[in-house]
Amino acid sequence: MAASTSRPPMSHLRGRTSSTFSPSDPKLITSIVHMESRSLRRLGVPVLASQNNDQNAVGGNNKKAIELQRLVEDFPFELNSKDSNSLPRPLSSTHFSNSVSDGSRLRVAYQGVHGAYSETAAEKAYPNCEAVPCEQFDTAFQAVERWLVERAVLPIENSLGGSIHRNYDLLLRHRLHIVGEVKLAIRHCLLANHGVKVEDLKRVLSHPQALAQCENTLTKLGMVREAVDDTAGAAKLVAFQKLKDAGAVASSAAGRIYGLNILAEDIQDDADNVTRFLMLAREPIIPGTDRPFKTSIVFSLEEGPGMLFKALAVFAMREINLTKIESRPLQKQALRALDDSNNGFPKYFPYLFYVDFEASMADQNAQNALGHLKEMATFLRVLGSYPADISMA
Ligand SMILES: O=C(O)C(=O)Cc1ccccc1
Repeated sequence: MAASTSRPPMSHLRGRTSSTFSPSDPKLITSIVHMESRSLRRLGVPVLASQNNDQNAVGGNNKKAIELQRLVEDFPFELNSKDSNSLPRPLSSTHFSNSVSDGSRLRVAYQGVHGAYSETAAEKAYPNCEAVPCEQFDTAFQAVERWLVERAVLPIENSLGGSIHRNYDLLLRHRLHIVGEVKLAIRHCLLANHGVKVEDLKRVLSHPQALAQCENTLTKLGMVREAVDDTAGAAKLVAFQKLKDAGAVASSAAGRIYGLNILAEDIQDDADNVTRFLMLAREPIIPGTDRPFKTSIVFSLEEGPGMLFKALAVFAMREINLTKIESRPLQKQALRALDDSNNGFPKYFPYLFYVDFEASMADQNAQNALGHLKEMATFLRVLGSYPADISMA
């Protein structure tokens, strides 16, 4: 794993509810002032003069920092720039490059702490990136939306556990675009403090997906499962609290980072345990036809016999292969999801279907299929068209 920052995870971006940072935490306020002012300048929005002065921002000028935050909140980046040169441009075919245009390392937000699988996925997609830990997925999404980072990485499905439903819902609730995917082989270890034996363990901590992927092993060992936010966070907790009765399910890298002993390796129920992660950005990439592309969409349909059958037929009749279909019930937050064409009014729909298919939006065949689907869909959004990860994970 590439060297990573040891900064604490980004917490709630507005600093209101964080256990890691509080509103009076100078580090958080300074970093938001600096990064967001850069974003504001790019957009031609005037920024407060004092923000270039660390001491001012940190010492006596929290008020100004907060004012600037309000300014950012009042100026959503999509809506406020009239100058076309300062508008964000679609990412080009260099979207998988590891640096931003000013030469600095690409910042990629992930949920978890140093050593999480999502961090490894970020580094696989963007070698030499600066992986930025976040406490929650929502924070990672917001970090992209507020120009603090360029990408977010999101685990979306696993070969053993299936879809990560909450993350499908997040895709809809936010307006980010899928610009890439990465498949990662997941090999879980049972970790514990030095001197602790398997027989000493009464409980095991990990991310719920990891616990589910090791169901058989953990049942055989008779351990109580305790869910935490991420696998590496579990390892960190076991190590920092010097727990003797609890182990963690996490990667061997997390074991190394937090100085834990590996009691058992490859404890997942199936050797072929692969997680698919999505890379998200503020703007879509320009789809190509030079390599295999995938497109992800979400849509809803009127109720009626055979509606889903008819919807999926638009792909079958054009020989377009589907790689994934997921249905999600309507949630209250989803009521807020906006159709691209409805001028900002909420649209109501009962069920959502998420479909991935093997084609690029640059492909006329795919455009025809979506044109056809639109005729029968009550809502349709393209989440992204991006190069397929055809590596062996
Ligand atoms: O907790 C982590 O390390 C994650 O990145 C989420 C996760 C958990 C289990 C398998 C793959 C990803």
